[in-house]
Amino acid sequence: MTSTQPTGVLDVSPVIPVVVIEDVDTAVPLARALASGGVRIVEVTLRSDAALTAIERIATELPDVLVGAGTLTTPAQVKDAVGAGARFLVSPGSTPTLLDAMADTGLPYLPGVSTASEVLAMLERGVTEMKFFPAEAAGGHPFLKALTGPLPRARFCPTGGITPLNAPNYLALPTVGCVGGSWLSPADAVSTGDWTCVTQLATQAASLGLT
Ligand SMILES: O=C(O)C(=O)C[C@H](O)[C@H](O)COP(=O)(O)O
Repeated sequence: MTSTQPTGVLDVSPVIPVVVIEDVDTAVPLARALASGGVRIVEVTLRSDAALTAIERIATELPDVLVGAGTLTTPAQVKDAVGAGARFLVSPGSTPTLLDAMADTGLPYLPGVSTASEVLAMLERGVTEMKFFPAEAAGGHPFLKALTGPLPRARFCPTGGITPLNAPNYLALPTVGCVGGSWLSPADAVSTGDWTCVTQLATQAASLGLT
């Protein structure tokens, strides 16, 4: 089946912060701190009980921040994420069932891929923007670079093992729109409410890829 994927999520910021929210009261201050540093996008992983409420609060209180849901592995989670107000969807891998569920929402979505055949399967469906996961473990930027020649139409958000040090290698590739990573929201800073630290990390991230 062929689907048309709403695109553009890769072009909001050089980095999509991937966050795990344990305490729902940290969600809005965290997203606000990221935005203060120039990063107006955040992927809240559905790995905690607080995730859906966190998405709901960010969507309601910070309309200028593009809030998405990550770690989606089932159609039921896709439905819950949309109900909470997620504006984009991210999955670590891609199955036909999950892809259909994400496509049916009409929202932008980034399905996870880590092989040439998975990228081809996405392109066959009309999906051109994907998450390359787990980026470092699956071959890193040399792997993505090797795909550029045969598969130039696919665009990626590499995620998994990305740091401020290796991010520029990915961002230099023509097929990489942005990278994803958890380093902008250190657990210590979030639990102690050190939003200055988060804003500093976001400011640094927002300038990645600029030359
Ligand atoms: O849960 C998901 O769907 C994920 O996206 C897993 C991510 O790769 C990490 O949450 C971010 O990876 P690190 O930046 O290496 O911490």
